[in-house]
Amino acid sequence: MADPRTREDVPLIEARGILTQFGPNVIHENLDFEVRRGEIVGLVGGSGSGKSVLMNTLLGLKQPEGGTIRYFGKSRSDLSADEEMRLKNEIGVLFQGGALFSSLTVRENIMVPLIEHLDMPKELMRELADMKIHMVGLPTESAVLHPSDLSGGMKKRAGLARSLALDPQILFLDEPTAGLDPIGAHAFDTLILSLRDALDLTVLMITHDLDSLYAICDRVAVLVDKRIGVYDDLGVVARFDHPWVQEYFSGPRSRAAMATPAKKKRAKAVDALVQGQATRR
Ligand SMILES: Nc1ncnc2c1ncn2[C@@H]1O[C@H](COP(=O)(O)OP(=O)(O)OP(=O)(O)O)[C@@H](O)[C@H]1O
Repeated sequence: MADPRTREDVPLIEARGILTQFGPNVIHENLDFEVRRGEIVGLVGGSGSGKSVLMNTLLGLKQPEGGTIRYFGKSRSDLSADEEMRLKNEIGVLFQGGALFSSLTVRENIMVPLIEHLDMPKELMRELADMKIHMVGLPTESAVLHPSDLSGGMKKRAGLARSLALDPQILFLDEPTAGLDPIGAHAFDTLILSLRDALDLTVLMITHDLDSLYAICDRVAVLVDKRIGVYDDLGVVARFDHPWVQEYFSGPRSRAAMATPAKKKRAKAVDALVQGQATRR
């Protein structure tokens, strides 16, 4: 039967009743999850809760033992080989550490997916790669550098540039700010936000970084007890009655993350308003 939902109603990624396991070790059971077009979703959960396995399952790198995964409203298992290939090109992935080839320059790294999937002159590929380098805020000169010549933040940006090489609609990020200092992490968050807006991306991000959750995520999904326990905006998620959620969102690091510059600015504006009213009285 045809799906009666409109294009806007259909989640871009939709997983229903997912079961994954390694031998007798069940990782996800009856897990439902979806990501809507254009949103930035943060996926959090304790260590070993199954975030990476879920991402790999959505990516098709691990076959689930049960359930269905739909992209753009169509079940992945119904895709033809051509459609599967086109879908793969619509998904960019930034793995932890960037996963760059150490023997290639930044430009050559970005050209790898272009060479693999597109039939076009090398010169044009070089130009496309350089455009991506510019897009992620790397200096032009970094095109000819090797990963070992880059700082941690630059490596992440180079990895991001490569994941965007084929102009995907969906971006998967695995702990993108891990290992960056707070300034570098904030700059990377800002970059993700502006790329989402400029390129109309849909982003799923595994993260432990509370600052990222507060700064850029539209919704946050929490993986607990083998499924998505709560999935909503942060205000709702942080109040969810589960021991892991409470520990995660009520600790000192969470309180610090909540005191974002935007919130501090708002508090200052309120202070100024109150003081202004007081002096006028
Ligand atoms: N290839 C594999 N073979 C067997 N077990 C695996 C495999 N990959 C993952 N697991 C198990 O699946 C569970 C979930 O692992 P996963 O890496 O998804 O956790 P995570 O939530 O991403 O953790 P972390 O935050 O520490 O990275 C763990 O118990 C892990 O040991």
